[in-house]
Parts: sequence; C-alpha cells; structure tokens
Amino acid sequence: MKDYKKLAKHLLERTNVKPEFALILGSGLGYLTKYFEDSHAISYSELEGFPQSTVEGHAGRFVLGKFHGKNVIAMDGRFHYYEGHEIKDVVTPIYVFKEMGISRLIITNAAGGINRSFEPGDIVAITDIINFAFRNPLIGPNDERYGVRFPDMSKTIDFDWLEKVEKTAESRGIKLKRGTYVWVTGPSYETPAEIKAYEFSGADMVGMSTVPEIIAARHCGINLIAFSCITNMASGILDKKLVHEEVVQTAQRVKSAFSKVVGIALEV
Ligand SMILES: O=P(O)(O)O[C@@H]1C[C@H](O)[C@@H](CO)O1
Ligand SMILES: Nc1nc2[nH]cnc2c(=O)[nH]1
Repeated sequence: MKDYKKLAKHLLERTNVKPEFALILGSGLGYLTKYFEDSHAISYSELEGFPQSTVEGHAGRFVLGKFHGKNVIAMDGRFHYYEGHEIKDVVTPIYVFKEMGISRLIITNAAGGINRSFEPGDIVAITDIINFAFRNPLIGPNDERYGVRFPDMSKTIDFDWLEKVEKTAESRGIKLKRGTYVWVTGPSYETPAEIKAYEFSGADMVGMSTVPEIIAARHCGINLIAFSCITNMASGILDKKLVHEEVVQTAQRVKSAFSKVVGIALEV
C-alpha cells in the first residue's frame, strides 16, 4: 500500500496554499494554470515515488494557487494507463488529494465525439461512464483506509453540483451538453467499427483517461464533476484521420469557454 499521507504532507509543506478543490487537466487544457494567482508549480519529478507524465500536452507538474477566489491544486498532466503506468499509479493523485483534505474534484479531458449532435469545441459534462478498458484500479487487496471493497457506482458524479454549474453557465451564454464517456486503453485511436460498437452501447464520447480517476474518487468519497472537451469527431464519423496535434489544437481553441466553465464550477 502506498504512503499517500507522506506525498500529501510533502505537497502541503511546499506552499502556503491549502487547496479545497483539485483539478485534473486533460490534453491541451494545461493552459488553465496560467490564470492562477499566487501560483506555485511542483514538478512530479520532485516527488519521490510519484509517476511521471510522458504525453505531449501534459506538462507533468502540480500547480497550486488561487483561481476564481478558491484555493486549488491542479494536475497539469495526468497519468494514462497506455503510458505503461500500473493502474494503481494512474490513480495515486486521487488518494493524495484525499490525504490533503480535498473533498471536491473537477476532472477534464479531451475526447472524441461519438454522438452526432456533438461537434469539435463542445464542452460536455460527463453524466455516466463505460469501462471498455476492462481495467479497474481497485483490483487487489482493498485499501480499507479509504473505502469499501465494493463501491457503489450508480451516481458517478455530483448532479447537484453539475446542475448549478449548468444553470450559471447558461446565464453566462455557455450551453453545456451531457454525455456518457467510454474509456478505452488506447494509445491507438479507434477503428470505425469500434466506434459503431461504442455508439450502440450508449457512449457519446470516447477517451483514454478519466474513468480510473472517477472510480478511485468514488472509492475514497471525493465529490466530483467531469467535463470532456470534444476535440475531434471519433473515428469513421467524418472522413478524416485522427491526430493528437488536432486534439491539442482544439482544446486550445476553446480556452475561453472551458476556463469559464471550470471557474463557474469553483464558484457555485
Ligand atoms: O488526458 P486526456 O484524456 O485529455 O487525453 C486524451 C486521450 C489521449 O491521452 C490523448 C489522445 O489524443 O488525448
Ligand atoms: N480514444 C480516444 N481518445 C481521444 N482523445 C481525444 N480524441 C480522442 C478519440 O477520438 N479517441
């Protein structure tokens, strides 16, 4: 069992910031930390026993500071199973957040749109998930310090929180969509036949992250909401090749709306 307490203590000792919220920033969404006030960055490489980020668009550091008046810690770079990390390492930050006393988490990602009413640039609130990677971070002895052996997953997100975000966003001219996110391991993008199968299964968007983080957060009792930035239409929907550069570019394009939504999630 990992010593999450030690990692949390180490992070808290490095700054005067006592975060109330944690943010996980998806591919190309790390720019958000530029808007933090009084920010302090701590590279993952400075933390003994912490995994390292290897993906373009994921800087590999924690940034602590103030955003929309709230003390936050952001992961500018997350861990994906396809990078070769153990599944338990992918969710290490969630248990570190728990040990830091954080009870609210905002997860973001870049995802491919399966639902044909979506378009690149849309911001979609995740309301349910499908685990088609068939990996689960809770496999192995249950860590009784944090949660039960069989966590309930009937409500993966905090709907009261989401409804407040949706209302405020709408009043500020931002219409959020809702959808079910399917997790696959990657790193190859999907084939058109796979996307048809996921569409048939009820998925609205597809990605390579988020689900292990949601499972771990449910396990240890951290309230969360999650947003996908639709960076491309999924394979086979348009007659177009998928490339990671486009994912990062679209995420950059929606900077303004995405930052506003995260800000609203901190305010409401
Ligand atoms: O970290 P996220 O889920 O935002 O990153 C997505 C999934 C892959 O890592 C990458 C593919 O372009 O973007
Ligand atoms: N698996 C997957 N992940 C993505 N991340 C951003 N776009 C995509 C996509 O089309 N498929």
